[in-house]
Amino acid sequence: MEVRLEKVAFSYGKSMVLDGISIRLEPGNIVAVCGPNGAGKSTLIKCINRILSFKGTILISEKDINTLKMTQISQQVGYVPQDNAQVFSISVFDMVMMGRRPYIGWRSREKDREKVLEILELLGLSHLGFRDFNQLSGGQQQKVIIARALAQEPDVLLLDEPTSSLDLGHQLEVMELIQSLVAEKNILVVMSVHDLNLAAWYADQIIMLKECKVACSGVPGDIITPENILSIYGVVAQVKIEQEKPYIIPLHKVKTGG
Ligand SMILES: Nc1ncnc2c1ncn2[C@@H]1O[C@H](COP(=O)(O)OP(=O)(O)OP(=O)(O)O)[C@@H](O)[C@H]1O
Repeated sequence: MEVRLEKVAFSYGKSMVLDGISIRLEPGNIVAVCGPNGAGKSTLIKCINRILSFKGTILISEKDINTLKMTQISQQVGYVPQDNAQVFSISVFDMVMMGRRPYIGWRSREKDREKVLEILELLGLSHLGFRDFNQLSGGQQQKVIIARALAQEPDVLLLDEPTSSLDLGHQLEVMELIQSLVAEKNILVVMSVHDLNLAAWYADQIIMLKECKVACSGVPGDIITPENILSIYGVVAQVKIEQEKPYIIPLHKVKTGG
């Protein structure tokens, strides 16, 4: 499903975070949203599934999301938040079952239970099915939340820093899983990410946010350049090409002020 943002703007009170964002995101792509701390990456992601009420228009497959019911949005858009804080006791199985909510009434069907088991297996989480979510490590919790989003069978998957609490091995495992889902099901993945090398390696499109606007957007080879890294992050970096993908070696931060 294609997602299109037209002149999207958002402010927290008087503080403008997004200003006139117009971008087109195509199905079958992994789109990385990058930019400095506070640039508005999480805010942009929260607008796409209407957690936040924005100005402007967001179209999912040509439908204005402001005209859709929340259940309709949940059947199309899965969301993995940055913070997985949980207060009540819940098993991993039930947590992933929550992803089936847009499809079920007050009780789950055999089909839903099978779907949850299939996803737990896919993410290598079956052995944790009966464990309390709150007692898992940060990385395990992150995988469970990704499993919950996949249980929604979304056409658009929004991931807010999906690999931030994962070790190197689990980062690769999750990113490869996401890559294979995109290829198999032609879904659109939009993820905010700080690691530019990870973005360059896995993303088809990188959107750089800075000062409420899209600073630049395009394929990694066009976006990950020393000039862009300097102007967006204030960092002098070398960019090398490895297996046709750019990777950056940050050298030093440019000193600001007197
Ligand atoms: N609930 C909130 N109330 C007020 N301001 C907020 C709120 N959430 C975020 N902000 C502010 O909005 C701006 C954008 O925040 P956002 O979390 O979208 O940025 P980000 O690019 O995801 O940042 P980071 O890379 O640090 O996670 C920041 O200045 C932040 O302080």
